[in-house]
This record gives sequence, C-alpha cells and structure tokens, in this order.
Amino acid sequence: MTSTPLLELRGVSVSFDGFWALSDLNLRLAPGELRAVIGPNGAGKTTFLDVITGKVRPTKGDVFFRGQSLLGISEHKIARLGIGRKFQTPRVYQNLTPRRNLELAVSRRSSPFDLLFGRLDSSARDRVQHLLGVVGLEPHANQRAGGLSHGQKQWLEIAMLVAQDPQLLLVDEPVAGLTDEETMLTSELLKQLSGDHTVLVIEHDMEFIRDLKAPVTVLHEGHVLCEGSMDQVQSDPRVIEVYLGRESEGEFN
Ligand SMILES: Nc1ncnc2c1ncn2[C@@H]1O[C@H](COP(=O)(O)OP(=O)(O)OP(=O)(O)O)[C@@H](O)[C@H]1O
Repeated sequence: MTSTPLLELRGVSVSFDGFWALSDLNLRLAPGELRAVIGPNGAGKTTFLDVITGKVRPTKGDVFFRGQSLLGISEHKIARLGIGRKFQTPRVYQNLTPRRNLELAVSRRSSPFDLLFGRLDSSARDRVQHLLGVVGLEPHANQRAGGLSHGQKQWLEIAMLVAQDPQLLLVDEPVAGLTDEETMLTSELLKQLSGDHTVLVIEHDMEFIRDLKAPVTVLHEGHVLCEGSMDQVQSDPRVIEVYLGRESEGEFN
C-alpha cells in the first residue's frame, strides 16, 4: 500500500492497570477498503475500536486518520472528522418511523434551527429517500421503528450512520442474532457501502466474514496475528491454534 492510508495504527498499546489489552498493534486501511477483523474473545477487538474513536487513549503508539494524529482529540471531534461507529445493539428511536429516524440523522449536519423546527431541504429529503432504498426499508418507511425486525433495525442504524457521511464506518458485530437471510443481506449492504466509505467490520460469524470476500485481520492478545484472505487465515496454523486452543467449541471452522 503506497498511498496515504485513511487509517493507520502505529505501535498502539493500551494498558488497563498493567494489563495490556492492546500490544504494539499496527494496522493500515486504504480509502474505500472493506476489512474484516476477527479474533477470539478477549483479543482486543472492542478496545481497538475504542482507541480509533477516542473513547480509550493509547498508552503507547499513535492513531492517524487521513494522516492526522488523533491523539488528544475528543471522541466528539473524532466523530466529526468522519469516523462513524455502529454498536452491536441498534440505537434507533423506537417510537419514530425509519423515515423520521433518518431525517434526524441527516439534519445533524444542518443548522440548529433546522433541527429545532424539523425543516429539511429537498436535497436532504432526497438523501433520506435514497438511504431508505439502500437499506431496503422503503416499504417500512412510515411504520414505527420499534416494530421492525432486529435485522431491519440494524440496517436502519447503519443508514443513520451513513446519513452523516463518515469516511470510515466501524461496524461492531452487525449480524449477531440475525437470520441467515438477514445476515446475507447485511454482507451485501456492507459491500455496497465500501468504495464510497471505508468499512471495518468486527464479527464472530465466519460464514458472514467469508461472504464479505474482504481481507481479514486476525487479532490475538492485542496485536495482529496475521492478515490475508479468509482462505489464507483459515489455513494459517497460528490462527487454528489460537481458536481451537482457546475455544472448546472451536468457532473457527
Ligand atoms: N476497562 C478495562 N479494564 C480492564 N481490562 C479491560 C478493560 N477493557 C477490556 N479489558 C480487557 O482487555 C482484554 C481485551 O478486551 P476487549 O473487550 O477489547 O476484547 P474483545 O476482543 O472485544 O472481546 P470479545 O470478543 O469478548 O468482545 C480482555 O482481556 C478484557 O478483559
């Protein structure tokens, strides 16, 4: 990778009272890339996302976004720089419709007056309509979001993030609890969003990761164990050892 990466972690380590949750972690993401990050429980995946979003400060090392160090920048400002995070549990307004949820997400970029009076210009309304289509929620646009399926709520929240046009989308375990069909549709959605956005997905569901057909980074004990295609990492003896050695049910198969 010769061009400036969109995101780069250089030698990032995080100590929680002497326990190293991340240990000399190095990672580069190119603009528009789709990347999967896997690792057994406790590998440091959540801490890794927390460091990127500024929730946790590296004890050592640095994080660069578009070449700019994020050290010392608040979580709020990092989000405004163009890093959006989708948490595992959907955080949509249950009593509002998907359309209204998206209108609010789009208007976060508007003036406080527009937000207060619920005014949306035609381009913002078009954007809401476009996003409803991208995530397949047009038929449900005007019903209560609380009545959507778990998968539909996940897609709505992804659309709400995309509404703010982040360059980097961090997506944490998007398919936990989804049906097989919803899981497949989620991988299609993330593939579709990459290119326009850089998308980093953390998941335990290996079928889903395979479907993404994206480079995979394996974390173990807070650092990168290996990177490659799903086939490459799945046949790497170090990865097999880490998964089968630590998880009696052997989730990695
Ligand atoms: N605030 C904290 N204080 C102390 N230890 C922590 C803290 N946060 C995380 N850890 C420890 O750091 C290690 C990495 O945790 P992390 O949650 O990042 O792993 P993970 O890969 O996301 O795990 P999982 O797949 O179970 O969510 C774990 O051993 C965890 O117990």
